[in-house]
Amino acid sequence: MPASEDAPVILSNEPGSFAWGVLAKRHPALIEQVREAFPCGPAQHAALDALLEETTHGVIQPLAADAHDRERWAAWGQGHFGRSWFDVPFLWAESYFYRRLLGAFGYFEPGPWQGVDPFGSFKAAELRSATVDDELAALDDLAGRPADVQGPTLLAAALWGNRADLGFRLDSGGAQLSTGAEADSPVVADDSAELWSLLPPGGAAATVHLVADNAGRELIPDLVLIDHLLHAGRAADVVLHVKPYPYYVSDATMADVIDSMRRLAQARPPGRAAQIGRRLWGAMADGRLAVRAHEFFCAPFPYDAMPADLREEFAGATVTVVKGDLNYRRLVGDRLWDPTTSFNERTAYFPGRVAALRTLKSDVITGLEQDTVDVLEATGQAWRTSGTHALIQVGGRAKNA
Ligand SMILES: O=P(O)(O)OC[C@H]1O[C@](O)(CO)[C@@H](O)[C@@H]1O
Repeated sequence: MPASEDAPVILSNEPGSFAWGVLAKRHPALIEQVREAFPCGPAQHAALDALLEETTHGVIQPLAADAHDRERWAAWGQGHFGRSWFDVPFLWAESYFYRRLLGAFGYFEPGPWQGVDPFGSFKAAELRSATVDDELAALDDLAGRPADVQGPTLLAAALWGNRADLGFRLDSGGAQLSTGAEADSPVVADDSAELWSLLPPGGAAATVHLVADNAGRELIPDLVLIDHLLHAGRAADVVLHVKPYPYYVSDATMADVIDSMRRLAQARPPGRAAQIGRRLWGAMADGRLAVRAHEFFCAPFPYDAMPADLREEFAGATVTVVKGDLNYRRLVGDRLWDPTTSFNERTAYFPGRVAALRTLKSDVITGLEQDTVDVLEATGQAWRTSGTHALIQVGGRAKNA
């Protein structure tokens, strides 16, 4: 695979490929799940039927003439309308699919379904689960441990939370980050020491931006990590970026931030989790924690196309932590890179330091050592896409300045 800008943009038109499977199988299944989760009316069913037919056998249609964002998507989709969904960039097709699914559901139209999250019931079930109770209770054990254990454990929890698998427990594999020395480590790149070095306790007033990914069992450890950074004096301010509308099934919106903060604050029995929830509540009140929902987070483009206002925001950060697989694809570009392609070079356009925390759930990967790639390939496993492996990589502009 080429390492240069010539690396092919990922399309979905190769049967059997990961991207093809998402469009051909995952999206139709998702349409059915939404139908089953809600008492949809005839107009919604008809719109969902039409979307299913269009995405599997038809060509890409523009938004309806009266859609509030028709112009924006007309510009974003130039050259794609009228083509098969499988023949346009995978990143674009997935993003537009979620916009269209919300449209078919009635999310944007004035009426009773306006603002109803089609993925809300999945998110709520996850947040209510007893597993979350157990994981929150595990925070009590962690509270008594030294700071040099707490920080790395909470970072690992935020990392593995991307697999929707909280890792607060000290006895879980997720509590450790490998040094990268073990051949069979599930952590394929670990720049966590560099990340911590950017945020010394009691150091100069650091501002951390965290670009969230999934709600529920990922957002909770993200919020706990944010609390740790503020409480341990590693950050003076944190800006949390979420999606302006439901996206990629479980991506966090402001409503999900509120639900997760309540879940923490109302944890029973009221131990460490509740304390963290109350502290975050306070941090929101005094402005040390702010939430933003820029429209670009639902745009179908890599981050090198970010608008000037977002660029300016990230330029002011000590470090921007970017969570999850989709954000990684957008950060380095959704291309079939050679895995040894330099992560630093791929992120040199970023307006400040950036740290990616991600479990691997798509074909995109950069910044690996050749030895690591050889070991991973020799396993014969789907290490790029199965979510069993993870990475922490630090790059961005200042690194190369
Ligand atoms: O929630 P995450 O970590 O961004 O993962 C989303 C990933 O799921 C998929 O939508 C389908 O697997 C990928 O295309 C995408 O990168």
